[in-house]
Amino acid sequence: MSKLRVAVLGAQGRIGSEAVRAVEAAEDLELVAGLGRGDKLETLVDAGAEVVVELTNPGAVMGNLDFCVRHGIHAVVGTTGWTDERLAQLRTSLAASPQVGVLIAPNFSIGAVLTMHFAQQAARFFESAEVVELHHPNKADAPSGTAARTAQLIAAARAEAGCAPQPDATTTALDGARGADVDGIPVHSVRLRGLLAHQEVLFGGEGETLTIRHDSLHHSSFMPGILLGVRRVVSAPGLTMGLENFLDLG
Ligand SMILES: NC(=O)c1ccc[n+]([C@@H]2O[C@H](COP(=O)([O-])OP(=O)(O)OC[C@H]3O[C@@H](n4cnc5c(N)ncnc54)[C@H](O)[C@@H]3O)[C@@H](O)[C@H]2O)c1
Ligand SMILES: O=C(O)C1=N[C@H](C(=O)O)CCC1
Repeated sequence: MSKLRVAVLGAQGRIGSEAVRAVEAAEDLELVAGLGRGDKLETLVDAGAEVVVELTNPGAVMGNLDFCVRHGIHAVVGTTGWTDERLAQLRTSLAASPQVGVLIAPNFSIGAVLTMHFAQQAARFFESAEVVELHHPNKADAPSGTAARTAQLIAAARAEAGCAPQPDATTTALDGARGADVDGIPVHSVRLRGLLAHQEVLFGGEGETLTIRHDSLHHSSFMPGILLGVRRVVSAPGLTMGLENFLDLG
């Protein structure tokens, strides 16, 4: 059986370099290119890449994806910083190349995907919900893509269940003291040396709290999700939002 031809963008980065090793070690995949800042995207075409793993930064991802989609190359995207406008732009370019699949995964680690799933399930049972994400200080964006997605899922689950807006009697606060507001959910970002990627989802109700916590302790935690995404995206045309779509979560 022929191997799936994979390229990594951001190949010298923290997660990209780990992804290069993971693809090289997978028997059914062949690493055909590993590109960094300043490398020509045409290399992807010359190398015959079928799937690109995009792990660069929010400033580069849109141009890279536009190139991939126009050239019929599927993409697995870990880069964060997604907005509704960016998603709309990507959907437009995908509409012109309907055979291409793009997976955007705010988090590739199975534990983080489960955290989001559990948070979505818990949301309607608790009056209060807040998200605290904690990352290494080299991270470019805040809040994390995972925290933003978690808050959106909680808000959507609450809206679907007809839950009342969450209580908050704060009338005076220092800027930022109550965190960023993502769809009505406060999201707090910590940047600390020694950390990698961590998240707590805090729920509060009558006389009880529930905390769901996840810790990525090494970049290896993201690799099974990246490899799963690579293998599945080739048969999933259009935009897939979240790795959970490729997992049987019930
Ligand atoms: N989804 C996930 O599970 C997950 C996990 C970890 C990191 N991330 C995200 O992945 C991205 C990268 O994170 P990181 O910690 O590895 O950052 P990093 O800064 O270590 O690596 C990014 C790399 O991309 C390179 N780069 C920049 N522009 C480029 C371009 N146009 N083409 C090719 N390469 C380019 C940089 O030179 C750098 O080597 C961030 O957005 C981060 O939030 C996602
Ligand atoms: O290290 C990072 O940067 C990470 N980014 C993702 C996010 O923003 O959620 C996933 C976790 C690691």
